Amino acid sequence: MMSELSVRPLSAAEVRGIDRTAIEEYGMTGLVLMENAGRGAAERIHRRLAEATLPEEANSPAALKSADSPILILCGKGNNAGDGYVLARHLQLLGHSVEILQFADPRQLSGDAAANWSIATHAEIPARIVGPDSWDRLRHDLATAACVVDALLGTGGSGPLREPYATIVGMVNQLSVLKIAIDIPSGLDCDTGVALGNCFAADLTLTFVAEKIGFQLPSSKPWIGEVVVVPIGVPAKLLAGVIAA
Ligand SMILES: NC(=O)C1=CN([C@@H]2O[C@H](COP(=O)(O)OP(=O)(O)OC[C@H]3O[C@@H](n4cnc5c(N)ncnc54)[C@H](O)[C@@H]3O)[C@@H](O)[C@H]2O)[C@@H](O)CC1
Ligand SMILES: [K+]
Repeated sequence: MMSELSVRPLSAAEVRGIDRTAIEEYGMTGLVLMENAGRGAAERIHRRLAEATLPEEANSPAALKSADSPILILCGKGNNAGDGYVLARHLQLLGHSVEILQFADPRQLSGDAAANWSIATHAEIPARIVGPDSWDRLRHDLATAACVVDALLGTGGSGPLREPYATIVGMVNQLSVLKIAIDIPSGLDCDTGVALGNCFAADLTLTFVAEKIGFQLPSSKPWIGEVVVVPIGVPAKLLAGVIAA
């Protein structure tokens, strides 16, 4: 029987190197990889929310939300946020109500993330820029969401979470809402598996290309939840050196 290629756990530098080679040597654009990442994540979130409405899970937090509760996608200013904008577009296509909560000034976005923000804006996908003046409303919205998706930081994160991310993540962690991290729970060092301060406590982490080496370590377990690897179309030849034994 055929089985999917399984890649060994990778460091942040390794996975970033693979992305870079796919773009610079193989001619895949970053936009294509980001589209595959966001779409793959959307399909898995769609599946997870559908499972949560099966009879045996009828009392799960996700199932108890009203049918029109939106999926809230927390976005920062890097390419992890770019995945979040693509995700929002595909979740809408799958029939979900979504809202992008933007915690960085969109004028700070660049490259593929800026392109996908522009697409989301043209597509009139619900989005709002959230500052400390609207945190009471934010707390209420997070508590009543169908699920909260963390697209604040990915492999470009370093050091303890800075504000406002640290406060937002602390706020989300206090809620019983379903929490899904995109690529890496924000605040976790994905090489050492250590959270240096506040860290998004995911129920599910949808990670791209391969598991990250820090996910293997016990210190990461409170933060990563279930981990699902989402392929983003990187060619098998490029993965040949990192295939799991
Ligand atoms: N083309 C690519 O390289 C692809 C990237 N992808 C996504 O892009 C991510 C990596 O994107 P980036 O390299 O832009 O990095 P991030 O999206 O992790 O964000 C980096 C930004 O966050 C800020 N930052 C770093 N540490 C911080 C901290 N502790 N507190 C607050 N802000 C902090 C930095 O100043 C920088 O502006 C991956 O994890 C993945 O989700 C995927 O879309 C696949 C393709
Ligand atoms: K993230």
